[in-house]
Amino acid sequence: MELSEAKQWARAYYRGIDNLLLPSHTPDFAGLDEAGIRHDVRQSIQHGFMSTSGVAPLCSFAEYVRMLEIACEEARGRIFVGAYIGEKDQDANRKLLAHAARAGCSHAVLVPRYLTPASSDELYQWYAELIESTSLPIVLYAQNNPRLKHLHPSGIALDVFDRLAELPSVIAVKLTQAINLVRAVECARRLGERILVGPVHLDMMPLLSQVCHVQWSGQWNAECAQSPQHPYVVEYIDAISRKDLDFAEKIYWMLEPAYRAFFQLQTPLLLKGGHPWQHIKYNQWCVGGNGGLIRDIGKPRDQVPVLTREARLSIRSAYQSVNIQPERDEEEEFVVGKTAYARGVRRSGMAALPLYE
Ligand SMILES: N[C@@H](CC=O)C(=O)O
Repeated sequence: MELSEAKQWARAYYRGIDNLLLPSHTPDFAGLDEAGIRHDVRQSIQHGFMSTSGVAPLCSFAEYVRMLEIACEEARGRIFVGAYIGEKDQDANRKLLAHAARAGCSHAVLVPRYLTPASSDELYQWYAELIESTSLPIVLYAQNNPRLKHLHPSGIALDVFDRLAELPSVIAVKLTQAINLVRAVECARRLGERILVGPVHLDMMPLLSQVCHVQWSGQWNAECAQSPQHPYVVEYIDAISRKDLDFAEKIYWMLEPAYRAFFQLQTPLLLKGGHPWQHIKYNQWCVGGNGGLIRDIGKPRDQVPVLTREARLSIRSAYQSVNIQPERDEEEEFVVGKTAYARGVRRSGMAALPLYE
């Protein structure tokens, strides 16, 4: 099969781990802490990740555009930067795609977060309009989307992805950590020859790699089970892509306790449409990331939980269980963010301590 230029580019270079770039904020939470964001981009490079993807739902539109610009400036071609496109309005999505391309992003992830389409055709149209409007390579997201359950009980409209995979700029599909195994195999079987299949759930990779070639995983908090000194997740996906299952299995059992702890925290939240954002920030900080509290975006606590002392201790012990010594227990540095702390900002100067107890 003749693959498009973008698909060939992806096969050659889109290999490895794509992590999450979360915003860092000023102490009054009114703006972005650019130094903190730059730190996290450099830290993703230290981890050996191939790409870092900006998390949009935690920022305003203007902040998100700026975050992508900062990330691309700091990346300077050393790591790919992905943009997440999922606004309510298609005009806003087109604008965001244009900003992302101008900033120097390598790809965009399209997520119809607000659309309840009457049919598969309407959903296809939503994607097609955006794909036609940009030259950026496109990543699809196979998530358990409650708004699509009338199209398929899994919430993953594979028939639509099947059509989209034919388009030259569609390069990959992310399989959510919470995906049903049968649906994951269907995605691998039906899409895997044309676009790259990127599972987040590490347990599924050995099996899926028997169905199609697996060479990337993203966008997720891969820092939950590795550090720059112990890049287990990076080594695991590398072994999977080389089809060296003996080595992959060996690495898997080295990272498994920490991965399982994160899986057990995150998966029930994903199924409700949430994410443990503050926990992810803490995870990243424990292995050298900037940290700094993210804003409370007003989601119910059973979707975006509070980071408690107990949760912090269990994250620290998850790292210890895989032989990683987490960052010194300096909670104040985590709360304000590493770069702000170095500039003299302290907890007493923060306007609030959202999602933190
Ligand atoms: N959104 C991701 C997880 C991010 O940490 C997923 O669907 O698995």
